[in-house]
Amino acid sequence: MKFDIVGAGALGLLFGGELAASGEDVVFWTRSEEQARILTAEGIELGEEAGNYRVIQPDNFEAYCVDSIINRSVRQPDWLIITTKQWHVDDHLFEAVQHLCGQETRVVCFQNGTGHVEAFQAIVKDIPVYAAITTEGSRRKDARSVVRSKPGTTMIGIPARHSPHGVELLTEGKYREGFADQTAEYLTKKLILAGFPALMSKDIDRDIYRKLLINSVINPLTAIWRVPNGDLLVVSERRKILRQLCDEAVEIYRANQIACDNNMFEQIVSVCQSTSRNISSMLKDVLQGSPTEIDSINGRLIEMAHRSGLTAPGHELITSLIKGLQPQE
Ligand SMILES: NC(=O)C1=CN([C@@H]2O[C@H](COP(=O)(O)OP(=O)(O)OC[C@H]3O[C@@H](n4cnc5c(N)ncnc54)[C@H](OP(=O)(O)O)[C@@H]3O)[C@@H](O)[C@H]2O)C=CC1
Ligand SMILES: CC(C)(CO)C(=O)C(=O)O
Repeated sequence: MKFDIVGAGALGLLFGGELAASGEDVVFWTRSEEQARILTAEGIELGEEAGNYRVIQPDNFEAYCVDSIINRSVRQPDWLIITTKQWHVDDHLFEAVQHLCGQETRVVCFQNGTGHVEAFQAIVKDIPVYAAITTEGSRRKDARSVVRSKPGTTMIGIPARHSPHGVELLTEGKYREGFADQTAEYLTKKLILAGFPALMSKDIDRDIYRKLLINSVINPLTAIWRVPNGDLLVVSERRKILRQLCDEAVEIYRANQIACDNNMFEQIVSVCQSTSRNISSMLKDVLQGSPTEIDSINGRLIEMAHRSGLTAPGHELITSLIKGLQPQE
């Protein structure tokens, strides 16, 4: 199966590298010429926290800079996997995605947060855009090396909200019952063969919004206090704020008729425990002086609050605190 990976960062190199190692036909599209050159010359180094690593040799995949797309005849992959950050989702990326997609291509977005799937769907029109929600944890060490810090599960599905394909599948009554989409089932099989526990979600919207709520509480607080996820639980004042932000988010979901489990606080605590040594993606971004995904995470909650006539004072405050840490506009 042909996989094109746009964004050879922590997740892109991990998924693309393992897919290539399992024999799939993988092309990486990098932001810089330099990274494409390094990958092509030296291959991908896939490591574990324990220090073991292996190299996926360059004859197992191809890598090109995304800017060279217009000068190439592209092959129209079966799957176009987008593993950029949220703040990379812009016209430049849309142009590349449009160029790479053929009639039979399916797009999969791995981003945290919300809003991007709809944006890609509007660009590729009739091509289905899937969301992947993963609890994998990976970090990139350099242009070609990535560490899989926490193996996790990857859920795949087409969001029903705002997606013509999702709505169609739901109306046919097939999607929630199981695996409407055979092609997507192939994807989960390929991911499993490549070493990623993966399944078709029966309700990807629920998974997306569950992850959004968890990220909206853990990510900014770890970035503000500069602590690993588990340390959010070790001080009672931190737990109190965790609880307040969680309750505020649950109220916003209820006001917007978004399905939400009754035990979201317990789920947040459990994620903090199971990823206790993780540096959250937002803390990583802040430490690197990069933009963060705050607008696509907490920003979405604030929009939802306003849409339903609520305010979100806790989420508004932490959003401003995070924005104050970001590089100047
Ligand atoms: N890492 C993780 O464990 C997890 C990440 N996620 C989500 O997945 C998404 C990706 O995260 P992550 O892999 O950590 O991010 P990274 O920052 O490691 O990777 C993003 C990559 O996208 C590249 N890029 C940016 N713009 C373009 C473009 N126009 N064309 C091609 N490539 C481009 C960047 O290139 P360059 O480096 O050259 O700027 C970078 O290599 C995020 O939304 C994150 O929230 C979700 C779950 C777990
Ligand atoms: C679940 C969590 C908080 C794990 O670190 C994450 O998704 C992130 O860091 O973005």
